[in-house]
Amino acid sequence: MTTVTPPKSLVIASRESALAMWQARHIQARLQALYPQCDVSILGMTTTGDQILDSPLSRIGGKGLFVKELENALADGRADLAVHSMKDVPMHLPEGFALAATGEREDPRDAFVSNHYTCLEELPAGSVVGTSSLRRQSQIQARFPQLKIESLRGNVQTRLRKLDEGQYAAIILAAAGLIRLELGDRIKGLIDPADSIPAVGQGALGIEINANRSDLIAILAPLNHVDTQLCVEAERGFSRALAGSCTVPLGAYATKQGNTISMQGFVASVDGRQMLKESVTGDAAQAEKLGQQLAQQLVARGADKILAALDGVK
Ligand SMILES: NCc1[nH]cc(CCC(=O)O)c1CC(=O)O
Repeated sequence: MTTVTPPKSLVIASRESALAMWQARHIQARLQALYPQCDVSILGMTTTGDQILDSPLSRIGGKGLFVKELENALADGRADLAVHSMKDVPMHLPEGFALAATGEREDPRDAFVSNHYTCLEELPAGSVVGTSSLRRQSQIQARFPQLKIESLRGNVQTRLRKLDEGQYAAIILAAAGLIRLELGDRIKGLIDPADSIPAVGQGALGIEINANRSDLIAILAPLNHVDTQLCVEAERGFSRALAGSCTVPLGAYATKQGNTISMQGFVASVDGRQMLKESVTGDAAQAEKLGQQLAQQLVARGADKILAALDGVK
């Protein structure tokens, strides 16, 4: 057994939304249990992504907005680690930062939430569905062109409030966030991942550090969930190969059985009229390559043209 000596204290940088704080407290509790002598605290911060709530994320620059302030805290030593939803972590970390661990995945599926209906199939033509994710929008429109998609931003509680105020017939949220916040009773149905392929990294936690803090790697290693890490690596390999972010309608979902990863991925136009899906199976030790292979299969069918055409419509 190797003995790891933690520092006297560890500071976790986190966004202040209820979900982010749940995730930070979860990691705090795990570290505190592993290292009872170490004082583990949380530094809450508001990010640009939390402040600009009136524009779709695809217009204001995407995921980096949720992590940049936390990275500043890592860079100037106010914090030792930052806890993120992997879904919000950009495909390329800025120079000087590294992912130290990937936390175990919660349910990766999208959830259907409504006060009047139990599933998308039940919604009358013209019903308004709230989501700001182009990934969700394109997949819903491909299956239900008669539904209307309207923008829905804000943290999980804000989105539920907007549903309850009656602006939407239904909204789509990640099941993971609702379950973690003990709001699982709001879920009317979980959408089959084959029908709503989840976002890359959905449901997984990421722990980011300053790349020069190699002292933290062994300390944080017990928080890494290897199966989740490999699946998320495969998904991120896919997204990177397509230069993806949350500003384009794409998704990928990997699962691991033994040493084999199976994954499916898609690229679509925003209206869902063009929808390309592919799947791949292979060696989990080659996770990132598997994601690239899946991307190549889609490019061979014209995914690059769909993505190029998007620049005009966003
Ligand atoms: N984009 C915001 C965001 N980032 C992570 C989650 C949910 C939890 C997760 O995927 O880990 C959410 C909310 C949502 O999509 O409903």
